[in-house]
Amino acid sequence: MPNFPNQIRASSSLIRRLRQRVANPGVLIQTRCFTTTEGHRPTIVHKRSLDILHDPWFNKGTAFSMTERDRLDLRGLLPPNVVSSDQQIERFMVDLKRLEVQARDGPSDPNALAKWRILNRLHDRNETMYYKVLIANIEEYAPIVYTPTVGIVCQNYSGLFRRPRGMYFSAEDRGEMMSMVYNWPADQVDMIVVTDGSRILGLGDLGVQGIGISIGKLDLYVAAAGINPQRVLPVMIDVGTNNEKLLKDPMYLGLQEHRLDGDEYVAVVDEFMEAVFTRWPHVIVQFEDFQSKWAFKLLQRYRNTYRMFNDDVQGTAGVAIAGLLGAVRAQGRPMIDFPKQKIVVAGAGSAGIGVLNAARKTMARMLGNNESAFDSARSQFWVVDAKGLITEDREDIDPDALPFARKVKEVGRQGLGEGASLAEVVRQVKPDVLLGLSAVGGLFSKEVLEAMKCSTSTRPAIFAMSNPTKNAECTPEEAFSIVGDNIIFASGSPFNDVNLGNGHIGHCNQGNNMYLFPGVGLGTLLSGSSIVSDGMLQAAAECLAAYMSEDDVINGKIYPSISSIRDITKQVAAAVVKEAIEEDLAEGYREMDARELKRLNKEEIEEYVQNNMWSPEYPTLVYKKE
Ligand SMILES: NC(=O)c1ccc[n+]([C@@H]2O[C@H](COP(=O)([O-])OP(=O)(O)OC[C@H]3O[C@@H](n4cnc5c(N)ncnc54)[C@H](O)[C@@H]3O)[C@@H](O)[C@H]2O)c1
Ligand SMILES: O=C(O)C[C@H](O)C(=O)O
Ligand SMILES: [Mg+2]
Repeated sequence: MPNFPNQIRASSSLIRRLRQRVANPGVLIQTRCFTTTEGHRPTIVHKRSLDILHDPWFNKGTAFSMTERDRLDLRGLLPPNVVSSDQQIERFMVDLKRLEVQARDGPSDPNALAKWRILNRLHDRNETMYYKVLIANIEEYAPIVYTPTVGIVCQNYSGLFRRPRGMYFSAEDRGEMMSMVYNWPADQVDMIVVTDGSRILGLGDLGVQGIGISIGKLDLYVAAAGINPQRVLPVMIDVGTNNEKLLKDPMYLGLQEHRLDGDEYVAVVDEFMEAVFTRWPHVIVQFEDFQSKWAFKLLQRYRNTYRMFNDDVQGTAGVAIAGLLGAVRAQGRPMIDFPKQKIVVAGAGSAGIGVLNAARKTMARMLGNNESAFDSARSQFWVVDAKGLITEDREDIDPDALPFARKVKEVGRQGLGEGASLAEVVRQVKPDVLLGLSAVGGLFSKEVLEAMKCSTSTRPAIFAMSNPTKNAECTPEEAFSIVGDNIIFASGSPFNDVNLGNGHIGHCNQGNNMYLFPGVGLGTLLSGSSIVSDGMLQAAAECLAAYMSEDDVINGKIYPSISSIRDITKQVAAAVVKEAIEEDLAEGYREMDARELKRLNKEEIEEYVQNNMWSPEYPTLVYKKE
């Protein structure tokens, strides 16, 4: 709340009238302390930037005009679409009415959104308290601030929008980004999560509404990795949307034009990267939920020059590798048997291809780490996308999928051909693992799961990794009831364990990149490495794989419980720091310089990480004049 001058604090009716005046600057107010003036005199404010947005007296939210946004250093702190106050009220009312409908007969968990609103309001009021609540109840509230509820939040963003959080760089800001980045009030930013909203979870193109995913990921950076909340920055790059519904929606807050493409698109992202690294040279940028077409290209473009990584490609790969190795151990076999696993992957997008590349490299390393090992490892994978089994016969094959296209002759011997259906592939291959990153809810149908019953594995593994909940390829109930009690099951979104009867529980693991990205970011930050190397990502995955005990994996638990995410993240970060030191990439962080880092042993690295994790405790505040 603003500090009211004394004479104003005395009179609540005056405050009411003043509020009216802020809402309608043209309306005259008669007071003892404010003399009557002509209608269009401007209101003098002594603040700018976020201070205005956080001040209920002066805030107009999305109704600030572009000239006002420039005058008050607000550019980038609001979604790009300027709306009228009538439109603002209409948007608010639509949302209010929707809440009533949802409370009656709404989505599967109507309480989830209500809980999100309450937590979000706390986040806006008091960050320390918000993170204290989140960390203490992470198992209960991660599904609210993160997957799956964050998906509903993004879908309903126009209605839920109250206070902005983060920055928006739009196609309209070309040429301005280098200066507008200074509108952000923090002099130090450690972590940025950026999205262009083109593929939010499995929900498709949500345009500017995708900012929710950057916010949700950064909540985990604070809660799990202990990154200081004052040093995180959620970012939305708004280059338009190809979602026809949003293009026509009068409530939509983003640019209502089709997405930029080609060089124009790259120029916007280039300008953004240059701007943020100019102001914060040591920041780490996590790319999130970019459509696969751009996910790979941007990763290749920036990964050797900037401290950045793509969570969907690289984070998911590490989590999947850890789970796949866990599934081998759960069969009672050593991890080194991994290269013998037959793996069917449904989905060849940014996540699927990321997993395939990493799994192939892991197998190759186990087989001798040479070219022939790398070549032979590819025969362990069958990849099915929207057009069916991918073979070398596929026309216009995506270059990223090409290394996994099966030879026609070879699959012909298995009775399969180009475009064979998933059920057919599973029936013929009898895989050890069926892994879904397709974004198609229910893709592992009864027919597909029936086919999995013929798996040659002693303990088949089913990974239904697509998000959010409705997009999961199958539920754990379906998997356990059709394929059998003995399977290993993991899903991207959280599900409850399954009661198998006779006192037995079918364990539902959450195979989500949340177990990796916070540690990768924290480890990169504390090592001071100027890039995120393959070795650092591999070290993170191996650390997660080793986290589970032999007893756990035999009992079907291949991923830890989210209640221990802070501890896992600490260990993953320590593994990343250690690898960066070994690769001679570590340049140090603050008073810990490169030479001192090199002297640390494993335990000391863990301690160093632990000591640099922020905890939600109130600091003592002291007032000092500027
Ligand atoms: N669990 C996790 O940690 C995690 C991480 C990243 C992504 N994901 C999820 O994975 C999903 C895919 O993400 P992406 O970035 O790869 O998306 P994407 O759009 O790039 O790729 C989707 C792929 O699925 C294929 N597909 C579509 N219909 C299919 C069908 N009927 N059968 C087989 N394949 C089909 C498409 O052809 C495409 O190759 C999303 O739901 C996302 O939420 C989960
Ligand atoms: O956001 C998640 O829950 C995981 C992943 O990054 C996804 O895109 O689905
Ligand atoms: Mg993602």
